[in-house]
Amino acid sequence: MTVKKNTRSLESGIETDFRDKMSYGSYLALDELLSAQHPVSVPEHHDEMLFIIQHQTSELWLKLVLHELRTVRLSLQQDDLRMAMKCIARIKHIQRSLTEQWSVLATLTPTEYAQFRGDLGASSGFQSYQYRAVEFLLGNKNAGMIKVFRGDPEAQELLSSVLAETSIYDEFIRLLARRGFPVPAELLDRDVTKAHVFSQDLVEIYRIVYENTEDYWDLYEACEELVDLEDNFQLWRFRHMKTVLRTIGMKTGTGGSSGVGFLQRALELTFFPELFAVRTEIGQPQVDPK
Ligand code: HEM
Ligand SMILES: N[C@@H](CC(=O)c1ccccc1NC=O)C(=O)O
Repeated sequence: MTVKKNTRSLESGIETDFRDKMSYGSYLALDELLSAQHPVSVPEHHDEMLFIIQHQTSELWLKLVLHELRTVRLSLQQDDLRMAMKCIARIKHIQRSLTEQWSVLATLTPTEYAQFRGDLGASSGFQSYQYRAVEFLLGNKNAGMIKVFRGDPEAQELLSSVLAETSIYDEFIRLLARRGFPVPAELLDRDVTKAHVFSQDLVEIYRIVYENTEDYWDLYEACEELVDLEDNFQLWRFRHMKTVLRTIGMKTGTGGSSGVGFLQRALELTFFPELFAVRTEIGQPQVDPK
């Protein structure tokens, strides 16, 4: 019967009256969410909706990444590596989704974008406070980045507090110290408002972990998860830079930067440098620093 009509009938139990009950739309605040797309081009350019939704979905996912990263940090503080790894696994899936999403925006041709780019004024992803908060939480602190939020006290407050708090890398390093590894004091009581800088002592600690995996399996696994996080973050940056190149070429950015060159330099930033450096040393004889 159903096949013939190609129609599915409503079952008698299906809820239809939501006057006194929570519904899908009310729970998810869909009225608000779906009325938050405001193209500025006049007449409205067909592709501006794509541009807005691509950014809004990215910001929603970044909100979840921040939420998960905060729990990663707390779990590390509590020596709960299993919970930290569970959250990192979720973050990694979100990162893949965010990176894959560039292919949707890549359908925007340079001709189409040029038709409404002028309407975007000085606005730019450079002003994404959630993106900056993620960078800070991962350990790439840069107080100067807060300057662009001069006119947005709430964003400034969020970023100033994340800047003053420990990053997930600070917490991982502290956990290593609690596990008995010889973490130098200057790493444990460093100024957490500054970016983490490379430490050869940490490389030596990772070398012990990576060369004795049976003894340190949970730490070994955690190290590899952090490497995945950084790797995924860099893949997003790379796709952004390549999408920008194909869309605006070598034009300067609306946010005032040189454009592609500026984004390329972001690829040189690193969150967990020692976890990459240790790879050069694994299986090599130890060099006496004296
Ligand atoms: C056609 C699409 C896009 C173009 C042409 C573009 C272009 C640019 C450029 C030129 C910059 C450098 C800052 C400036 O001077 O404006 C920038 C930064 C940035 N954009 Fe985009 N972008 C695009 C899409 C996106 C999307 C979808 C996101 C997702 C949220 C995004 C997030 C960012 C972020 C976070 C930065 C700061 C990066 C950093 O500090 O290294 N962009 N973008
Ligand atoms: N910076 C971009 C403009 C841009 O992409 C953008 C503009 C407003 C809101 C978000 C944006 N996305 C990323 O930078 C450009 O120079 O064309």
